[in-house]
Amino acid sequence: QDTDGEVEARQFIDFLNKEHGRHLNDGYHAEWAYATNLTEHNLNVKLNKSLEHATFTKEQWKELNKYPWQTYSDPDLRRQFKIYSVLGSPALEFDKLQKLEKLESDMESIYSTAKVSHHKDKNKTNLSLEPELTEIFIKSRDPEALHHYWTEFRKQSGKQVRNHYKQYVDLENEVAVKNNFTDAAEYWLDAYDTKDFRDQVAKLWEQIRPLYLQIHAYVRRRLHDKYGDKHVNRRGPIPAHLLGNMWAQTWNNIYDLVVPYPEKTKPDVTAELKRQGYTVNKMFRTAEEFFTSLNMSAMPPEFWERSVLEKPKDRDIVCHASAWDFHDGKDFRIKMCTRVNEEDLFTIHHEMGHVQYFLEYKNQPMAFREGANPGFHEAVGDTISLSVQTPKHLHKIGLLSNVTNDKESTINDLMKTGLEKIAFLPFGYLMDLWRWGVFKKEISHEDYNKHWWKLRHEYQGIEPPSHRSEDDFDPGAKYHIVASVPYIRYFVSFVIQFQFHRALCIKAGEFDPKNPSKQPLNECDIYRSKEAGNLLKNMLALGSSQPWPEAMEAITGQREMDASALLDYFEPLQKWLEKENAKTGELVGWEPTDKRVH
Ligand SMILES: C=C(C[SeH])C(=O)N1CCC[C@H]1C(=O)O
Ligand SMILES: [Zn+2]
Repeated sequence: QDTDGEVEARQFIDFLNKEHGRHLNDGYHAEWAYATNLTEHNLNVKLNKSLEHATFTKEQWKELNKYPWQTYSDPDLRRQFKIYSVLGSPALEFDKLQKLEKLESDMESIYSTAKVSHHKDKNKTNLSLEPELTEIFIKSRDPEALHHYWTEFRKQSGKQVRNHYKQYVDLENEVAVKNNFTDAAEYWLDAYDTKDFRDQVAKLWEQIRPLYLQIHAYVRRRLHDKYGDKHVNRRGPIPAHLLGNMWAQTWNNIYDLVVPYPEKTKPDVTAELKRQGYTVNKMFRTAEEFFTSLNMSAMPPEFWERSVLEKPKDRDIVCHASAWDFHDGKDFRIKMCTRVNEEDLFTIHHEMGHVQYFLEYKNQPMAFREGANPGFHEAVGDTISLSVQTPKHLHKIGLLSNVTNDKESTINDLMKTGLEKIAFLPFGYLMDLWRWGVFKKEISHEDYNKHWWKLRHEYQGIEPPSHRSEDDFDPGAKYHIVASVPYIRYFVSFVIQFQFHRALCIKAGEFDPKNPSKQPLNECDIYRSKEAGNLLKNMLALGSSQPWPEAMEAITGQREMDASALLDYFEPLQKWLEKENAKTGELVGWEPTDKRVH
């Protein structure tokens, strides 16, 4: 029963939700215009628009503070007030706010437009990260070429933004302090609303680390087989440029070098996509059809009319893939420089997973149109991809001619998935370990790069291909650092997506926890299961209206993050790796690097 004043408070929140939605829609149009056409004009429009909205937000925030909302009896109303009570960056004086947003836009633009020279043909100087360098890291097995592109990209990206970043850190911390947080690390972590969140994450990593050490030791040995002592020290860290990815964050692209049973290798999905003449549109339609098979939503007409799904030839854009909610209940888009390859097929599912979340919570009040926590938002599409990537499913959709279900094939399949999911976890963790340290002034700007490589060595067991210096700024060669996108959300996602997958597989009748060997979890495909789809939809529809343990319970029956789903999934691979590494006498772990960061 309402306390007095609660009725007007509800009217105020309704007004705020409507106005906030209008401003967000307006602001996202300006952001989209800039992200899809990086001109000075579009940047200025975006910055001015954001200043206009900051003015409105600040006025309404002052109004909001007049309401004794902590005393209200309606939990929904209290929760909406709580969310709006954090003013965010408009708490800065507006000249500083403009400076912060200009720094972020400039860093993102420098990253997105970085170009490097060809490693042989010095006349070719216009290779971009996407698609050229990304495809080189997928395909090239030439250490010299990879070293060139690894170093040149960092010279044209990270190195260029080292001073921007120092200023950004101070301003981001000022935003935090003006919002009554001790520093930007605490401000960013507020999104999880969990007091011992960092301890929980540290514990998850400790549980998973033994498995990581095993796959690291095995991959290092196979890279040593391929590249020899000249490039790989079998007891040392793995050189970062040899792992199939510009940031060594996922290793699935070197599967062909490390496949446990080559005689059982399956045909490459990329080759099959190309052989069948898949277009980018057909890749998106394939992903959409998986979701509709679950009784989830098709993409609305605006999605197909307004998304940018391929890199334009006539202008610079931010190629890093992203999904956009224009907060009007109708306009949802993806921006992606898609190529026809296996990796992009899964990224498409990842991005479409974001849009599914947008669609499911579009009738929530504006305050609740977020994920239960940011990790949930990143986990939706990946959870679906765990079904899509199974040989059983790829066969169903005609991307794999035949399926062999024997022990060797299972190990091969688990290795392929492990090269993405297990390899990623230390990177997903250290990205914000570094930033939390920087925001907390535990890492001074004189040590930015030294500390980055200390964490890369300690958690990932990798090293740069050659010496680095403090003139370099290698964290700035990663999108999320220059675009100020928090990253622990991906670590959370890579753990909870296995909890979601297990729950949906049980619901779909594809996995029985009481008899796990009857239907191995890594063969589960929830395709066409409306029961699984409804279970997922009901969780997504909550948006951020409940604390995330409620959403976790709604889908899995548990209330906490739990690494056991991931560890159970990879258990056969872990056993195989332990035996294999013992057989070849691998050092599990790594010795110090001989590469200096001075
Ligand atoms: C695909 C996206 C857009 Se939300 C992304 O940034 N991801 C997805 C996996 C990790 C992270 C990355 O690329 O670093
Ligand atoms: Zn994402």
